[in-house]
Amino acid sequence: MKVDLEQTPESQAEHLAQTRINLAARALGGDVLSCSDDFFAEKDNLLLASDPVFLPEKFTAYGKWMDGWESRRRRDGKNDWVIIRLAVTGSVETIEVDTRHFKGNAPGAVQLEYIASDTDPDEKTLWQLLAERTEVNPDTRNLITLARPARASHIRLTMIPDGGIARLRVYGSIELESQNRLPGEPVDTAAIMNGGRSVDCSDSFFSSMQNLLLPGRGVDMHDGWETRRRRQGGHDWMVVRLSVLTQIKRVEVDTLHFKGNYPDHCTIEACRSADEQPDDNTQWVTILPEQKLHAHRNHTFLKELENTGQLYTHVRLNIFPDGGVSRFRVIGYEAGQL
Ligand SMILES: NC(=O)NC(NC(N)=O)C(=O)[O-]
Repeated sequence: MKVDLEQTPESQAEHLAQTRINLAARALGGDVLSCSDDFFAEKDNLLLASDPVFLPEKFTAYGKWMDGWESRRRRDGKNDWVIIRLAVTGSVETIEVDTRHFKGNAPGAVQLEYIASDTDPDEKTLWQLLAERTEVNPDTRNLITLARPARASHIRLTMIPDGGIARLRVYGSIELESQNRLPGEPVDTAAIMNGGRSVDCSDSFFSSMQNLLLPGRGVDMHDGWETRRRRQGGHDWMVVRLSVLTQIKRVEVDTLHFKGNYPDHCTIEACRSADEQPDDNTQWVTILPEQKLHAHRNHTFLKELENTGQLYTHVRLNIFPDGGVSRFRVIGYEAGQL
């Protein structure tokens, strides 16, 4: 997935959504804690995974139904705000303030603040500035890139002065927290919650490669990675950057919900690379030779693994020829932990 240098705000936002981790994602455990006012449209909509829609005919008892968070028109000179608890304390890099479909009712500007705390904020909490007053456009996926990443657990978004925002996405990175593990306990270093991240794939026509690394099992077929039907030969693949240098002991390939479209078989390779995304010169080593896959089930590969004595930074899942996989787990030991 190459970055298009002529990117529009829309394609830039889409690229972030495909390649970065949204620390506020509800699928990871992000939540909306409170807000000053959500008279027209509920605060919880801010974290919906779906793209916002506009239904011209749909009205509620309060006014126009809107797919987002929307407050009343303020007449008191104050501002509206909402507080988000991130799924995990992480390093925040870019915030997307998506005002799609809010045309005559978007805020003029927003301000963002943060804290890094194990407990939820209260009235006495001292918030720190993340991004000072920034103008936002109506009906746009506004991207606010921070000058410096900030470690945050909670975000306060202020609309100046009022209005509606469809979605909020907080892009950043997660680090593996070793203190949460017992000594000698293996860990899934591909899991998003442990700092793993999908960095590249051949195709993600139906659903995102990041879904493969989400917690728990997939809720439906969309909650996985699915490619289009291949007509020109070849095969599909995706690359995960593990959170730490890992000695791999077990891998899992879960085809849950993929019944008429699971891949016929798979192989897995691994490499060691200092780059975020390994290039064409990377030496990949096969760690799992060809294995038959089956519909709608989790496959655990333990004894079938090869070259497991080495330490790896990246893993490539090859699926033949195409299809869908719900989850992918890479369980092993962090270098120096054995
Ligand atoms: N047509 C509207 O959207 N009006 C109002 N908003 C809603 N949701 O009804 C407003 O005042 O912003």
